[in-house]
Amino acid sequence: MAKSNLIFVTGNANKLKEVKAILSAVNSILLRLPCLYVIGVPEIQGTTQEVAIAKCRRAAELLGAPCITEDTALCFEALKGLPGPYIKYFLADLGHEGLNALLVGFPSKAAWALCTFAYSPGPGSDPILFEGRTDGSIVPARGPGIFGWDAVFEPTGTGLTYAEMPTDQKNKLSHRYKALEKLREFLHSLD
Ligand SMILES: O=c1nc[nH]c2c1ncn2[C@H]1C[C@H](O)[C@@H](COP(=O)(O)OP(=O)(O)OP(=O)(O)O)O1
Ligand SMILES: [Mg+2]
Repeated sequence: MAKSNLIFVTGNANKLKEVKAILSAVNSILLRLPCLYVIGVPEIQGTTQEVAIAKCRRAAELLGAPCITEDTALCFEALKGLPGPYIKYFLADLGHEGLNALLVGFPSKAAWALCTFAYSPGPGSDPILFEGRTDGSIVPARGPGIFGWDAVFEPTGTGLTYAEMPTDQKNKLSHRYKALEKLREFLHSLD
C-alpha cells in the first residue's frame, strides 16, 4: 500500500498535533505516513464503534481514497459509559463544571477515555477499528484549558490531569497513543 497517500481526516487541530507528535516520537517508516488534512466529517448517533465506522466510511467517500479517522469518547462509569461518543456536545454545553456536576450524587467518579482510529482501504470498503483506552477519574478542572476535557480527566496513578502533564507524558499513556500503536502495527503488517 502507498502509505504516503494515506490521509488522516479530522476537524480537530489538537488531535492532529498529538497524532503528529506521537508518530514523530517513534522510529518508524510511518513517520512519513499521514498526509494530514483538516476537515470535519458529519457523525451519526450510535455506539462508539458505529460512530467511528460511519465517520471513516464517509471520509473515504468524500476523499475517494484510503483514509484514517479518529473518534474520541469519554465514558463515565456511574453513567454506564455515557456521555461516550457524545462528549463533544456535553462539553460544549456544560463545560468542565457541568461535567463534574453530572456526577454529583454518584459515589464513583471513575471514567475512561476511549480513542478509536478507523482505517478505510477506500470508498465502499469496511473500515477497520483500533481502540485505545486509558482509565482515570473526573476531577474539578486543573491545568490549562487548551484541549477539550483534558483539565477534568486524571489518569489513574498519575496525580495529574491530562492538562497538567507535559505533552510527552500524556502522549505516552493516552488513549490516543494506545490506539495509534495498534494502528501502526497493522499498517506495518500490510507491507
Ligand atoms: O485527548 C483529548 N483530550 C481532551 N479532549 C479531547 C481529546 N480528544 C478529543 N477531545 C475532545 C474533542 C471533542 O470535543 C470530543 C471528541 O469528539 P470527536 O468527534 O472525536 O472530535 P472532533 O469532532 O473534535 O474532531 P473529528 O473531526 O476528528 O471528529 O472530545
Ligand atoms: Mg467529531
